[in-house]
Amino acid sequence: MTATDAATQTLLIGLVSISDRASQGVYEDKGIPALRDWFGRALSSPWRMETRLIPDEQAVIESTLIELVDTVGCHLVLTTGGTGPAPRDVTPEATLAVADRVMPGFGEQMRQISLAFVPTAILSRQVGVIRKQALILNLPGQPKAIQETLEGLKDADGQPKVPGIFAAVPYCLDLIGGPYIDTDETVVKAFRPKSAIRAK
Ligand SMILES: Nc1ncnc2c1ncn2[C@@H]1O[C@H](COP(=O)(O)OP(=O)(O)OP(=O)(O)O)[C@@H](O)[C@H]1O
Ligand SMILES: Nc1nc2c(c(=O)[nH]1)N[C@H]1C(S)=C(S)[C@@H](COP(=O)(O)O)O[C@H]1N2
Repeated sequence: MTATDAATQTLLIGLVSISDRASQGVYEDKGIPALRDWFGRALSSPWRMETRLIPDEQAVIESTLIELVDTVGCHLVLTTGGTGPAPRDVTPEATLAVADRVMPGFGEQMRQISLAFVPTAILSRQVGVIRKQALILNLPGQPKAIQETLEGLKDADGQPKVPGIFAAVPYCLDLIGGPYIDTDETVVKAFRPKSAIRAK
């Protein structure tokens, strides 16, 4: 983290797309653009991103996560892809290998949300963990799953039916010493206990 980031409390986000074919150029990577667009809509406080497009290689995933957290100083790292049961899907193993602590609620809630969209959501082994100052979350590889899991389910009037996992991320970052972040409530409403809410 630079001195400027500390002063302005800029949230530093690592976005990691994990796909053999997208990283080889067989198809265009849609993971990073979907994540970048979602954060552009969802965050109303300052943020900056570092992006990586890598193959489904456990050693590469681990070293990328370590670099983003330990060297770049990210507060939040999101991966997309490689969470399923196929032999090449090793994102959860790599994430757990670099974890200090596991946050099981994130994986549980993402599978719960995704089951409302697709019965194969149960096949995702996605995890959430903390490493040092950072929260690391695995999202499925389908680009549309990014919005679905971060934002949750809304009814026909746009009112939240099932909270997306991002509702809990701002307070989690508070608790691990990260920057205080604000969201656009029409996209996702951050939930904090009353005592933790700061005046704008
Ligand atoms: N980065 C990506 N960009 C665009 N589409 C993707 C991306 N990652 C995954 N997908 C789509 O989601 C599907 C399921 O994702 P999954 O991570 O299981 O990929 P995969 O079948 O293991 O192949 P690969 O690792 O080569 O992307 C893929 O078959 C592809 O259609
Ligand atoms: N929200 C959502 N979650 C989803 C999906 C989806 O389309 N939307 N696809 C599922 C499927 S088909 C698989 S195999 C697992 C793992 O996907 P991954 O290997 O691309 O990470 O995520 C699941 N979770």
